[in-house]
Amino acid sequence: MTGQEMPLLVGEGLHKSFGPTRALDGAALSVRAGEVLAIMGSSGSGKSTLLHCLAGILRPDAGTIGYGGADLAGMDDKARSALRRTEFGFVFQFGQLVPELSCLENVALPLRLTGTRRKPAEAKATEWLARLEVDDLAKRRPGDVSGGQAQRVAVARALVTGPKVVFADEPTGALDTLNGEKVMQMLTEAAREARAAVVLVTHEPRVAAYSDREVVVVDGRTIDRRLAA
Ligand SMILES: Nc1ncnc2c1ncn2[C@@H]1O[C@H](COP(=O)(O)OP(=O)(O)OP(=O)(O)O)[C@@H](O)[C@H]1O
Repeated sequence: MTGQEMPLLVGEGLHKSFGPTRALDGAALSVRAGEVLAIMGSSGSGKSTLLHCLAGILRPDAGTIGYGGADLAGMDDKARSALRRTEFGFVFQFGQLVPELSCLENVALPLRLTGTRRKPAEAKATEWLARLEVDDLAKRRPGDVSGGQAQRVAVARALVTGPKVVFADEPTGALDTLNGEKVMQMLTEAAREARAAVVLVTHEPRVAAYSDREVVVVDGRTIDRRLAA
């Protein structure tokens, strides 16, 4: 098996309820190293809950999440958050940049949180801002840039630590079509170059078209796109 084919993250038998609402009901999903995987499905089907479980943000009620020989589902909060900082990157729909920090400081932040000193962290952040073609925004605050520019800064921030997996939940949900396409193009290109896998939640086929593979979530269960068609 090549690195591209090997499963990197494997969720099996995932269940998660919020009170009486069954959000996940036996979902299973595997992500291979370097692949771009789209999670699709209608509103309320359980897509975000699945992404949050796989990323170690939420703990499933039952099931396993294998990553690097460990079970994320069995780890305590501290261990899961350490893993998130070092191995994963995140892009959400909006609001994830720290408003008080400049765009450069925002991108440098994940490195600072893992102990990198300010100068090298900011040098690396500058490289990533340039890679996403937003280096001219380095000194501006997130509130002073457009939605599309802010998402490119967010993509730079997600990739700056060299994560193995980038989790993106509706990353273009707040953007117009043109800006959405640009962000998707840049996210998938940069992730492929960095050999990071991308787990992307979207309900838009146009966005899912950037993926290598699609799975559909229906009532908390996952169905391979080819079988759902
Ligand atoms: N924190 C929560 N508290 C209570 N119910 C929740 C919570 N998070 C999700 N749910 C419920 O779980 C179900 C699945 O939600 P989830 O957000 O995973 O769906 P989704 O497919 O991502 O939806 P959308 O496309 O609308 O974002 C929904 O019925 C939702 O209302």
